Amino acid sequence: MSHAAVQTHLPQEQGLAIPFSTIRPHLQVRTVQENKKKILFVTSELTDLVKTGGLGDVSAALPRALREFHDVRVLLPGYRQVLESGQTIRVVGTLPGHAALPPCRIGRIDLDDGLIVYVLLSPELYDRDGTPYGDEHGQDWPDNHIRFARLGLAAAHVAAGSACISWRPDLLHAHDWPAALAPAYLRWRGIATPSVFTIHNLAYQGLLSPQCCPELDIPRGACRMEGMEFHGKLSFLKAGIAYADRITTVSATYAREITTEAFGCGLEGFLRAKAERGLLSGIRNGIDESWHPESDPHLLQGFSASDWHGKAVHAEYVRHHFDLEASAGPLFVVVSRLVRQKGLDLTHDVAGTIVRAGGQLAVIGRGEPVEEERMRGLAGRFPGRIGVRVGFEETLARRMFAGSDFLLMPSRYEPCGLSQMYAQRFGSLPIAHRTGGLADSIEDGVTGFLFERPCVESYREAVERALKVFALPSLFHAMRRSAMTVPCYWRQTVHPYLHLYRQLLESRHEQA
Ligand SMILES: Nc1ncnc2c1ncn2[C@@H]1O[C@H](COP(=O)(O)OP(=O)(O)O[C@H]2O[C@H](CO)[C@@H](O)[C@H](O)[C@H]2O)[C@@H](O)[C@H]1O
Repeated sequence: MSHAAVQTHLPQEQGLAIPFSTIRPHLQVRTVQENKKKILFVTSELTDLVKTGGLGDVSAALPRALREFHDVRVLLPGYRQVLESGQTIRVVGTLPGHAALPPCRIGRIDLDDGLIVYVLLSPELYDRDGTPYGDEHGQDWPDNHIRFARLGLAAAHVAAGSACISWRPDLLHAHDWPAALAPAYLRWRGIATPSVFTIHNLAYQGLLSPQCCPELDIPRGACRMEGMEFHGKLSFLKAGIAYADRITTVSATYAREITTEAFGCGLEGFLRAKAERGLLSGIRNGIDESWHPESDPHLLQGFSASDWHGKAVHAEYVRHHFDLEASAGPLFVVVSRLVRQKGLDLTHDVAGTIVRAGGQLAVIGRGEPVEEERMRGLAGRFPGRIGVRVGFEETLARRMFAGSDFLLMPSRYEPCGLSQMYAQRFGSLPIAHRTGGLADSIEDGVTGFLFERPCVESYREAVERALKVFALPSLFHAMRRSAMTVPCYWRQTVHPYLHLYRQLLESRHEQA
C-alpha cells in the first residue's frame, strides 16, 4: 500500500451519465496539502442524504471536521432516498459480482460544500421504499446480509484500487455493523490498508446463519471464536472487532462499559482482550457546527444567552404544534428513536410528576410499534399537557431543542448520545441516566441533571431537582449558560481521531 498519496488535483474519473442524474462540471481542481492522507468512511447513513439516527449525523459531521487535515470521502449504499435526493450522481467505477453479491456501479456525488460521497449503485439491493434497514413496517430486509456485505466488499475493492476509481485510500474507517465486513474483507484478501472500526451501538450486531458463508465468500477460518462466530451464528459486528486494526467507540465511559457483562452484549470478553492490547479506545462524539442557536437556518429566530426572546418564540411554536395549553410552566421534550434502549417506559411513568408540577411534555419519535403506542397513550391521558408526534422531522426536532427547558434522556445505555449535546447548545438542560456518553457530557447540577439508576425512583428524583431549579430563575439561567458553552463541536473534539490515524499509519509504514 502506497502512502505517497500526494495529489495536486482530483483523479480523472469517467463521467458516464446515469438516468437519474444531470451532468455536472467534470472536475474541480483543488490543492491537496502534502501531509494529507486519503481516508474512506464506510457507513450506512449520511444525514445529508439519509438518516435514521445518530450514525447519520456523525458520518456527516466527522468527515467535515477532518477535512482540514485529510482528504476524507464517504462510501454509502445508493438507497432510493439517495437516488431521489436531487443530487447529481456521476458513475465513476464498476465492480464485478462475487458469490451472491451482484455486480454494481459506483457513483459520485459532490455535495455543495465539496464533501465527496461515493454511492454504491445496485438497484436490486438498495432502490426500495422504507429505511436503510427495513420496510415501512419496521421489518428488517431479509437480504440485509447481502446488501451490507456488498457494501463491505465494495469498500475493500476501493481500498485495493480495483474499483476503477483512481482514488485509493490510505486508511479505511468503517462504522457500525452494516460496514463491519469492510475491515474483514481487507484482511481476508490480504489488502494492507489499515482500518478503524467504530462501534456506535453494540446492541445491533447483524447476525446471520453460518450457512450464508458461501454467499458472502466468508472464509471457513472466520467461523471461529477468534473470528466472527457468535453463539452458533455469525456476527457482522464481531467481524469488525476481530479484523480491524483499531476499534473505537463513541465515549470513554461506554468503552469501559462494553468490557463488562452488563453492557457487553455477550462480546465483553472479546472486547476486554482487545482493550488489554491497547486496541480499543473511546473517543467522544462531537456535533456539527450547524447546531448554533444564533444561526441555525431551521430556527424561526436566533437567540443567545444574552437574548432569550427567540427561545420563547420556539416554546410557543412547540406548544402550538403539539396542541399544548398556553403555560408559563417548564416545557420538557423527548427527541428520540422510540426503542427500548431509550427508556421511554420510564418517561411514561414519571410523566405524571411533570404534569402535576405544572409542566408539559412534547415528544417526537419513531421506532418500535409498542413504544410508539405507549407514547400515544400518554398523550391521550394528559390532553393539553402532553403532545406526541410519531415521525421523523429534523426541523421540528431542532425547534423543540430550541423551545424547551429540559430534554428527557433516561437511556438504559447510551454509547454517546447527541441529543443531549444539541439540547445543551440550545439552552435546554438534559435530564439523563448516568451512563456512557451521557455521563461524559453532562455535569450534574451544572450543565444538566444525572440520575444513577435506570429506574423510576432515581429518574423522578432528578426531575424533581430540575423542577426546583426551574423555580429559581437566576440559577436556572446560570445552568443554561453553562450548558450552552460546553465545548462540543467536532473541531474542538476531533484530535483523538487525528492521533489515532497518525499512529496507525506510522506503525503500518514501519511494518512495510
Ligand atoms: N423522530 C425524530 N425526528 C427528528 N430527529 C430525530 C428523531 N429521533 C431522533 N432524532 C435525531 O437522531 C439523532 C439521535 O442521535 P443519538 O446519538 O441521540 O442516538 P442514536 O441512538 O440514534 O445513535 C447511536 O449512535 C450515535 C452516534 O455515535 C450515538 O451517539 C448514540 O449513543 C447511539 O445510540 C439526533 O440527531 C436526534 O435529534
